[in-house]
Amino acid sequence: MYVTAEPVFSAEPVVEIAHGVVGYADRPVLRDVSLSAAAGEVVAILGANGSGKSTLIRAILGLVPLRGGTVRLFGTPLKRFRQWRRVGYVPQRLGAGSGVPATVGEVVASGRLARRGVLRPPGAADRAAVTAALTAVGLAERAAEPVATLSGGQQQRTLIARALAGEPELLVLDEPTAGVDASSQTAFADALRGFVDTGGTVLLVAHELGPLQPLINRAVVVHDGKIAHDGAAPVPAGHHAAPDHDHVHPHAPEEPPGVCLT
Ligand SMILES: Nc1ncnc2c1ncn2[C@@H]1O[C@H](COP(=O)(O)OP(=O)(O)OP(=O)(O)O)[C@@H](O)[C@H]1O
Repeated sequence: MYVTAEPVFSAEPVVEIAHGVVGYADRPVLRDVSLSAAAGEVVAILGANGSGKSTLIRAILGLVPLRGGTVRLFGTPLKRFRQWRRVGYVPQRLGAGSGVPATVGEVVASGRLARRGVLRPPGAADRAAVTAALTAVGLAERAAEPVATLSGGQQQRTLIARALAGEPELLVLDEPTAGVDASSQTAFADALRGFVDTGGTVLLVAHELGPLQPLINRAVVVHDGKIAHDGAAPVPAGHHAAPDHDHVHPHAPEEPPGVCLT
């Protein structure tokens, strides 16, 4: 039923949705979706606008109810899952700076709350995790600045740092690089690489993979309420013809075939 990219991953899925059915009002969006991701996998969720990519990850996180099927996180049925500190989520277009007079450092530090609890003051481990997360996204120098003064891409990186600061095992990202400048995309790809190198699992919705392409070891395409493809990541047109293409695919030893998304 599933296609896993590499056989070395541990047997128990980090994320598993089986025969998921989701809709809004009387409108079905996902009709029968099954997907699982093992520890260490970086899964890109692709598909046309409105195909249900965001709905899929929101259903996996319990943010929209399932009308049918089941979801498990780290082997536990969603209804009984309480270990949310193991999950970092960056929603689409949150707008970190909108009306919030917080500094970059404060926003990132808020990512520790689920881990340390609201009433306990931050300790050395909290401060170290915040610094590491800021460094990972290339914003260590900007910690004292109000988020509102940052570019959209830098604000997006702030949100990703906030998720990383919680030291999650699973990162769920909804279009993390949409509308983000090239340097922020590269900084984000570097941060994600660091996360994956320490064994993290990533589920991300994307339109364009861009600098993330080498990190992706599996792509899932949502089409017509179902999973239309589950396997190798698509290769951008002309990619292999580029003079600087060196045929190194760190997580995908076999050359993946191209995939038509629409
Ligand atoms: N809260 C909601 N209430 C009603 N309809 C919704 C809601 N959220 C999404 N939809 C609809 O469900 C469908 C799937 O939306 P979804 O955001 O999951 O798609 P997507 O693939 O992530 O799209 P995009 O690439 O444009 O972000 C769309 O037709 C959308 O209009």
